[in-house]
Amino acid sequence: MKPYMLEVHEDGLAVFTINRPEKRNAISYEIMDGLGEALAAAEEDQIKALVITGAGDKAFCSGGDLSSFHQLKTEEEAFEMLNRMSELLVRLFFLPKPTIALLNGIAVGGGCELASACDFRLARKEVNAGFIQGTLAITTGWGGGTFLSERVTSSNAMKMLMEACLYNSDELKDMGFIQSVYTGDPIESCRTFLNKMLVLEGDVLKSYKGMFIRKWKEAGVEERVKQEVRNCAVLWQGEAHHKQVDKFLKK
Ligand SMILES: CC[C@@H](C(=O)O)C(=O)SCCNC(=O)CCNC(=O)[C@H](O)C(C)(C)COP(=O)(O)OP(=O)(O)OC[C@H]1O[C@@H](n2cnc3c(N)ncnc32)[C@H](O)[C@@H]1OP(=O)(O)O
Repeated sequence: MKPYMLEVHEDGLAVFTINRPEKRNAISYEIMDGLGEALAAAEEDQIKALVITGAGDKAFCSGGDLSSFHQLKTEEEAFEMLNRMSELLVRLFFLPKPTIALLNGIAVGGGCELASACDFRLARKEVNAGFIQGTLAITTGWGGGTFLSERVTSSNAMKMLMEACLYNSDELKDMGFIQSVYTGDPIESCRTFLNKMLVLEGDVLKSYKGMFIRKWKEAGVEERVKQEVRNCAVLWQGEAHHKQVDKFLKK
C-alpha cells in the first residue's frame, strides 16, 4: 500500500492524503517525498486549491514518525530532518493558491504544524488537536510555531504552544485555529467550504493569495522558520527529549 495518495479532481481540487492510518498518519521521509510531489503538482495551472488530509477517521496526522526519527540523536542529525520538512512546509505556506488542511481525525505535534502551514483548517466535529511538542521537551521544529503566529492572535498562538495540550473542535474554533467544523463526508464538506472560491478564475485566487504572500515575506516568515528549526534542533539533542520519546515508544 502506498503511504500517500494524490488525486486531482475535475473542479481543480488536488487532494493529498497521508495513507498510514495504522501509524496515525505519522510523517516519515517517504511522506515528505510525497508532499514534495503534491506541491509540484499543485503548481500546475489547472489546480485551483490543494487539500491535505489523512486516511481513515482516527488521525489527520500524529506528527513526525517517532520510531524512525528517534534514531536522530544529535543537534545536526535532528536539524537535517527538521529543516527538510520545514522547507516543504514553507513551500506549502507560500503556495500561490488556497490550501486547506482537512482534519479528518486527531492532529498532534507536527500534524498541527502541517495544518498551520495551510490557509484554512476544517475539522470533523469530534476532532482534537494540539501542539504537544512541549511535553516531549522540544518546541515546534518544522516552522509550525511561526505559521501559527500568522494564523491566530499572538495570545492564542502562545497559549496553544505553551499549554502543549489537546483542544476540542469548539475550543479550536474559538481560538481561530479552525474555520469550519463538519459532520458528513470529508471531501464533500471541503467542497462546500470552497465552492464560492472554486467558481472563480484561478488567476483571481492567485492574485489574492499574492497579497498575503507579500505581507508574509515582509514579516520575515522564512527567516523566522529557520530560527525555529535551529532552536528545536538544540532542544532535540537533550536528555529530556529522548526520555519522553522512549516513554511513548515503550508504551
Ligand atoms: C518529530 C517532529 C516534531 C515536530 O517538529 O513537531 C513532532 O511531530 S513531535 C510530536 C510527535 N508525535 C507525538 O508525540 C504523537 C504520538 N502519538 C500519540 O500520542 C497517539 O498515537 C495519538 C496520535 C494520540 C493516537 O492515539 P491512539 O489512537 O490511541 O493510537 P496509538 O497510540 O495506539 O497508536 C497506534 C499506532 O500508531 C503508532 N504511532 C502513533 N503516533 C506515532 C508517531 N508520531 N510516530 C510513530 N508511530 C506512531 C503507535 O506507536 C501505534 O503503533 P503500534 O503500537 O505498532 O500499533
